[in-house]
Amino acid sequence: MTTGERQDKRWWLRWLLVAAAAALPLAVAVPFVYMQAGLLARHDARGAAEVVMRQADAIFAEADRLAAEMAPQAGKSCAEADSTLHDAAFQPYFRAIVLVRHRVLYCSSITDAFTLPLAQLLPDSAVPPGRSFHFVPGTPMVPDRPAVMAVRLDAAGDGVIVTVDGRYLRDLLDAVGGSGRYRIGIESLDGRQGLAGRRAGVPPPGASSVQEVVSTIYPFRVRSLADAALLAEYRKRLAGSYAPFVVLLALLLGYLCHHFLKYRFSLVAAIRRGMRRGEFEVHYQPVIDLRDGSCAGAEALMRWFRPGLGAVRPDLFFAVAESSGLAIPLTRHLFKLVGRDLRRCPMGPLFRVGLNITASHLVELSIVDDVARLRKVVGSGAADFVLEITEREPLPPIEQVYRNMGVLSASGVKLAIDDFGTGHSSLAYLERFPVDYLKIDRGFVAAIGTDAVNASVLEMIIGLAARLGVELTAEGVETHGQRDYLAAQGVHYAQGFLYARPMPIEALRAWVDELRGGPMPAEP
Ligand SMILES: Nc1nc2c(ncn2[C@@H]2O[C@H](COP(=O)(O)O[C@H]3[C@@H](O)[C@H](n4cnc5c(=O)[nH]c(N)nc54)O[C@@H]3COP(=O)(O)O)[C@@H](O)[C@H]2O)c(=O)[nH]1
Repeated sequence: MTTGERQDKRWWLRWLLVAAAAALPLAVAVPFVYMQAGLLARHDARGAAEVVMRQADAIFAEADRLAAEMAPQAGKSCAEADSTLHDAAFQPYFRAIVLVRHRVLYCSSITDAFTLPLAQLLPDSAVPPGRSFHFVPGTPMVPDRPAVMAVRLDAAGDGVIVTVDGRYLRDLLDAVGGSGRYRIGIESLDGRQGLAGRRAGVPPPGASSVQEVVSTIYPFRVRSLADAALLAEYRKRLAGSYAPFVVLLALLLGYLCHHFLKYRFSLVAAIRRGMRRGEFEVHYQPVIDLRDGSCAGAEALMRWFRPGLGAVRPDLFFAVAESSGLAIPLTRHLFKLVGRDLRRCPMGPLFRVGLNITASHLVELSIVDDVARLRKVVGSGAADFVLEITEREPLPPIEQVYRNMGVLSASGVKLAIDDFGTGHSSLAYLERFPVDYLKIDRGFVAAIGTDAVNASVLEMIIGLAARLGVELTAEGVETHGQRDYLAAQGVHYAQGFLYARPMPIEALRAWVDELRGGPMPAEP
């Protein structure tokens, strides 16, 4: 860590930002892993439900087929139907085939003749004439083993019941449920009867993670729910496969952030050092009175020459200064340098020197003292001052700002809005704050002679200033055509490369003297 950085009280902020950047991939990865694990688990649970449904459909179809095949036996005596029933029941899945007469069970492939009202097995209301399918917890012969029944009854209550052993389905549910990976079950469409694996019941409906598959042929549905253990397994697996990328990304982001901040923080430290070591200078760009071609003043523009690195662009170092709380110290440094320049090279009491200040400075009571100190340093006859407020930062309409503006105006300092028209609050500024000048941004000046929208905005700004009685300075005037247009429109002042580039104070002094004694420079 350099001395400058150590001096920077906000080093902890830098490390906090580095940590935040490094933590970012983790912050994104964790919810992503959770989401993806949920999706995979749901997808698997649905797949499991579909497998069960296909198998159940096949068993139901087989039972239905057998019931249709045995239906002609209904009404026959048990002795007559006995051998057919026995033969038919010797097929996979089936437990028994029972004949029904007038809604009474009277002959079974297992027990031969017996009597049991159908209502004792299934409620009457659940067994309409025609085909129906039922899940039962047990049958009279095997009361503790669930079964599925395919029933065929005619209107008189004669028919056949084919009983499928519930174990097949239960085994299937257990096998697909994969040692507790899913809670899976099958139930009738009315939800009254159902069959689940041995470990848990049919998952309840409603929850978004519960997958439901409805048979398109038979009146049942399968519901499945991925177990928490399966979710945890997926999370672990995904986390394991993403971990190397997340760690790499975290390192990369942390490194990049560290580098960027190091550059920024070292730039902040370098600005401070530069002020101490006298690396800053001020150059002045003349402002011309378009009415008579005289030099009405100049804009003071900071220049930073870093030893070994050369000139640093002011928009770059001012952006860093503004975002790191250095704008006011840097502006004070500007005032100091301008004071020193004007003491060395007084420009005259009517010569207006424009000083760029930030909104954050105008909010501070100290601006009044800072300007007063500058004026005291240069003395009354060296120059006059215009404070140029940019729209880069919003200027809050608070009491302190009005008070500062009032005190500064009363002391003879002029106020200008810089780069007028580029911010989003230009008109609001005009309404709220008493200013003497508007500086038209060079983007609008460049549009002169074109049919770009900016050309119309320029006309509007000129009209507005005329109505409000505010003087205008056009920035970035580069051609005679722009100058002539602006002069014809009644714009009062202009600055730009047409007249001169920013220059040191001695060069300005010489430039002004030459202008006063001779003609305007020709177009470059
Ligand atoms: N708060 C402060 N801001 C400052 C200070 N010094 C400079 N700045 C801001 O930095 C930005 C870039 O400034 P700079 O590189 O100095 O450029 C100025 C002129 O050189 C340039 N200019 C002038 N005439 C022309 C022209 O005809 N064509 C053209 N392409 N460029 C021209 O414009 C810049 C002046 O702009 P403005 O301030 O809007 O009048 C700039 O935003 C400065 O404000 C400082 O001390 N304090």
